[in-house]
Amino acid sequence: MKKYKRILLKLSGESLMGEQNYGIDSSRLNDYAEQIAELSKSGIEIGIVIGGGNIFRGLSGAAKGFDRVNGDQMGMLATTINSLALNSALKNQGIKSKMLTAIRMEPVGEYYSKGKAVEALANGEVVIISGGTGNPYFTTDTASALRGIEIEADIMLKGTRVDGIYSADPEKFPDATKYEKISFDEIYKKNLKIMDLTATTLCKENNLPVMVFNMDKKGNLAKVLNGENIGTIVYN
Ligand SMILES: Nc1ncnc2c1ncn2[C@@H]1O[C@H](COP(=O)(O)OP(=O)(O)O)[C@@H](O)[C@H]1O
Ligand SMILES: O=c1ccn([C@@H]2O[C@H](COP(=O)(O)OP(=O)(O)O)[C@@H](O)[C@H]2O)c(=O)[nH]1
Repeated sequence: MKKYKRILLKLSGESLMGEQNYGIDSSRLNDYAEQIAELSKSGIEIGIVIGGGNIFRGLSGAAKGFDRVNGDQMGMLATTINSLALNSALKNQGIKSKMLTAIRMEPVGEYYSKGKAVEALANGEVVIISGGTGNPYFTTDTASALRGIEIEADIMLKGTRVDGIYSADPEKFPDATKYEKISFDEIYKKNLKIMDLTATTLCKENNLPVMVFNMDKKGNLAKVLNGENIGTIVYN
């Protein structure tokens, strides 16, 4: 018996780079697709939101003189590129998947609606919801929280390159200590930067628990679904 029936999985765009400095590393992509395929075959309903940081981030664009809104639109298109890559990798694994877009761009993918997403999930398809929220000034963590709430997921799984939430950014402070669980309120109080405040608040106000875990270790996704706390769980 798996711990959750329907999940929203957030994948980091930056992690898709693997060992490269830019773009999509096909071995990392295939590793993600294999892990997702295994879960899908076991009957878990999976919605996915992917970031775009391996290709373009609006904020870094703005720092170089791009108009922020244009830069964010470039970032949202970057998430669509990553989503297409994952869609294709999942099909190679023999998995039925559907790509939806938050910005209208048929025939790349169908325009997102909750109804389409939920119907496809019920049909056993993995649903990739691309294009972030469709709006500038948001992040894919926020898109992931929003879609997770809309599709009534049991949990948002934030798969990233660190193995949980620490007392400080573990990439900058190696002495930081890891939490097994932490409340949304403590995240605000301690000013922890694992997700932006908009995403954190959406999850808190709508009671969507979050688990942060390292997606880059093979088999970790299955462990989370088997109820192992290998990361940090965030609760109300
Ligand atoms: N308190 C914290 N605990 C864990 N990770 C943190 C914390 N503060 C900042 N981070 C950073 O958050 C990153 C994970 O978030 P993610 O959204 O996947 O990354 P990015 O924003 O680079 O795409 C980690 O790589 C880590 O450096
Ligand atoms: O709803 C959204 C989601 C994303 N973005 C843009 O898309 C970029 C890539 O997303 P993000 O940085 O969240 O990706 P990740 O950090 O997961 O790779 C962001 O920098 C924003 O510019 C946006 O404008 N609106």
